[in-house]
Amino acid sequence: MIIEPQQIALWQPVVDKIYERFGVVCVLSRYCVFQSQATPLTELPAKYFEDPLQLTIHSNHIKSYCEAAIESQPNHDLAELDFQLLVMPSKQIFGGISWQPTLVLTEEQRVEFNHELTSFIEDIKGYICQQYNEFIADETSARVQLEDIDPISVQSFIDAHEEHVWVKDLNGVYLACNRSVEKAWNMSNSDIVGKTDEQLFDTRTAQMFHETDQKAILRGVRTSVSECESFDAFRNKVWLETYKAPLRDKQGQTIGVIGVSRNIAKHKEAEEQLLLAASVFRNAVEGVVITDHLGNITDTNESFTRITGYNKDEVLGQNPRILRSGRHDEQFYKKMWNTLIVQGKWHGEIWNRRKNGSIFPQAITISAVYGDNNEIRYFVAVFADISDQKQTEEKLKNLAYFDPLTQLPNRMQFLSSLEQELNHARRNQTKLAVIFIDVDFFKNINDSLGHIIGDEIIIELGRRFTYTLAQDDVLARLGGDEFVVMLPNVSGTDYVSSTINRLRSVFEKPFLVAQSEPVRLSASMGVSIYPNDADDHDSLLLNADSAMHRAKSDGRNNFAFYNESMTKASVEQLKLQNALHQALVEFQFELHYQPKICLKQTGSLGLEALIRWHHPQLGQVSPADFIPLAEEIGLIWDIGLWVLNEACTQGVRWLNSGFSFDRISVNVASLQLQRADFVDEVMKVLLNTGLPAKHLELEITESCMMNHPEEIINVLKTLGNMGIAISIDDFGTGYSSLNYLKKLPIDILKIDQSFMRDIPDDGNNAAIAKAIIAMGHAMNLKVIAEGVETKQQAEFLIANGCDYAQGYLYSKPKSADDITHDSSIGVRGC
Ligand SMILES: Nc1nc2c(ncn2[C@@H]2O[C@@H]3COP(=O)(O)O[C@H]4[C@@H](O)[C@H](n5cnc6c(=O)[nH]c(N)nc65)O[C@@H]4COP(=O)(O)O[C@H]3[C@H]2O)c(=O)[nH]1
Repeated sequence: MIIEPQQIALWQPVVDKIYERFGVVCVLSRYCVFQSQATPLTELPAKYFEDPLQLTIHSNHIKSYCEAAIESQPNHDLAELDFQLLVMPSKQIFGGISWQPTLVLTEEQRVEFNHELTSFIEDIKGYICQQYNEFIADETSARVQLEDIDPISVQSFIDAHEEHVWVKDLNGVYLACNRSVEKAWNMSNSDIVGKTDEQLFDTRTAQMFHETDQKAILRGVRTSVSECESFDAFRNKVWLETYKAPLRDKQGQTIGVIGVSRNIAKHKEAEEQLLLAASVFRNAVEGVVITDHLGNITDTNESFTRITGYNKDEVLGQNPRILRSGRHDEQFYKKMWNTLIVQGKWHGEIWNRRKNGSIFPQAITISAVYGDNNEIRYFVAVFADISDQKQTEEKLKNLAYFDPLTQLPNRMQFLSSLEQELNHARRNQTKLAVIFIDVDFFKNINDSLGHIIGDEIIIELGRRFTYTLAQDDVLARLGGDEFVVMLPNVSGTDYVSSTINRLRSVFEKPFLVAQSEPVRLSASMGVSIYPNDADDHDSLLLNADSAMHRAKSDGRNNFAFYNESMTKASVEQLKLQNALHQALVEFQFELHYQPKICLKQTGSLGLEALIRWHHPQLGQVSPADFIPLAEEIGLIWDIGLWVLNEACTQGVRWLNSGFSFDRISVNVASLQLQRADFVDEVMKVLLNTGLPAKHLELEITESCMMNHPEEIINVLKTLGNMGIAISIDDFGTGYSSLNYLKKLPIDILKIDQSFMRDIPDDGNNAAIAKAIIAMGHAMNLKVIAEGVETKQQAEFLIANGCDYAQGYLYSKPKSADDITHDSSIGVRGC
């Protein structure tokens, strides 16, 4: 049975009845699928459009079934298939039982629907035939009855309708119209009836009306002729939809045309909403997937394709399960579905797999869409690809827990790992070691070679440490040149020592850096052990740090195991630090002076100013203890200035009192020299005190040259040009670069007192001292030896041509008063 388009209007009541009885939607598939999808669908009553999405989806299904059928059976009679395909049952008819139409290829190679549907269709077929017959019979009897109806009753019948209703004969003369028409056209019934459109309207309108009358008459069926926006009597905007149908006499001859216009504003509004929704769906940046209540995909948007890589056609009818990444277990999905069914909504993050196999995270909201009977009809999932967001989160996490330079764990991450391992150690009563590593003099690398090279070395160091450690050991960078290692589950100190040896061995090979000589480094390491030295992570780290400082003060390139006295030492250090700040304010410092003796003639060359600190409680504190601390805490600049000022003031005092001396030497710390205003400050002091520059000598240590040597050379040159003498203190103990030495405007080399020890018995020291004297002279410098305590040492120095000496043999450092009154100190230049 094939329904022709002309018969659609005729069939309308039949379709309606089928809908009422079976709750099915009859779609004239032959036309909607193979000819024009739109035409037959718009012919259906409005109720079929209540859920147009469903209708569309169904029509898609039909299309794919038909295509499948055609493909599998090219010679199959499509007309036969036609009917089967145009029946789309709604769920209710199966009492909510889920029903999935499937095509079955029978033994006779026929394409059929599954049994359930086939019998259902047979059922409908029978019913439709019966309805059709009844309809034809009803229609015939209705026509007969209509003839008997009083025309006045027909008028009141049409007047009862809000729609505009009018009737014209074949000549276009109005036979009747209802009140709505009168109102809308603002004319009375008598003005209209008996007139033609030409008499009532302008020519263009009349012509248009006439044309549409003809269209309906020619087609012989009810025909939609226009949809237009207009205004009602109250100037409200309305949408009018006009249908025209031929008017037939008893013999079935067309004798005129009936017109009906109705306000479809609501329908338009819905259509508008629908268009809007469709546009949102199409253009959403988020991927959208719609599934039926069974979870079969019925639609997707373009973003879905962009994000997942799947085209719509590839996924239609599939379950979204195809996107699963395997990252979530069944429990996860179970929970998700439970929430979805119970609450109607689920929101969360899911890792899914794209078509190309890559896995990506998505933030997704799935909502259930309910039908009139509160049953779930669809699921709509809206999701966004949050790969970028996840990456940023990961980066932030990385920044929070990992050192960006070496990619090693940072302090935070280390402490958390340490905490975990400590818990483990507590439970299992095992031991754990923390090794604190600090690279010796690393600041000098940064200062002299720059931070980029410094960073390269740190990265390389991290790499080297990593290679030496076992898999379970944890290496972290705490910052700067500080690293820390945790050794979980250590059996004893032997294991720790062997690890330390391995860690130290990484320094055996020099670090090769661009555009510079290979750099040799060493490190100081400190160890603390759980449970012996501390039982919480902070204390373990602190104690390993204290041990490292001990290793450092023991001469660097060393390691030390923590002991309790170290904690005491750090406490002392802290006390000292606080006291040092007070010392300057409370004038607790004093200068002592030690004469420098001329070995070639009798007399003194000058005096070295040495700071003394007498603290009211701590007593006398050695400069060897507090000067390095002052350097560390940044007080050295203020202290240094105080010393310079004091020494120059005393020098002027002596000169004014007739106490002559060649030069007063003042120790200058490396950090002082690095200050840009150092030269200015020295000039200021000389100006303020009035000491002639030729009476001042500045003692700098070799290590000063390690940082920015070129700049230091310039500073020293300026000072030298002012007439100030420069001497190199502790010569031979540090960074001896002859290359720089020869460029320096220095006057004197000072042999470090460590080389004076046991001279002349100590062959090595004697050889070094001799070499320094010879080298100094070769460079046209004077040489002074410090720490001379014995006559033998003095004789050795004289025998080897040393110029000056300083030491207890001649005089201990003394107060200015004592120096002034010590007649043994015959001060004169030599
Ligand atoms: N065993 C022995 N020692 C001798 C002998 N002759 C002198 N000394 C000591 O050796 C140190 C020489 O000073 P330094 O090498 O510049 O070493 C100095 C210097 O580096 C630093 N220092 C002292 N005063 C100042 C200062 O005003 N500024 C700066 N920046 N550093 C200072 O503190 C260090 C220690 O100073 P002091 O304790 O005064 O120690 C002085 C001095 O008292 C001797 O025959 N035998």
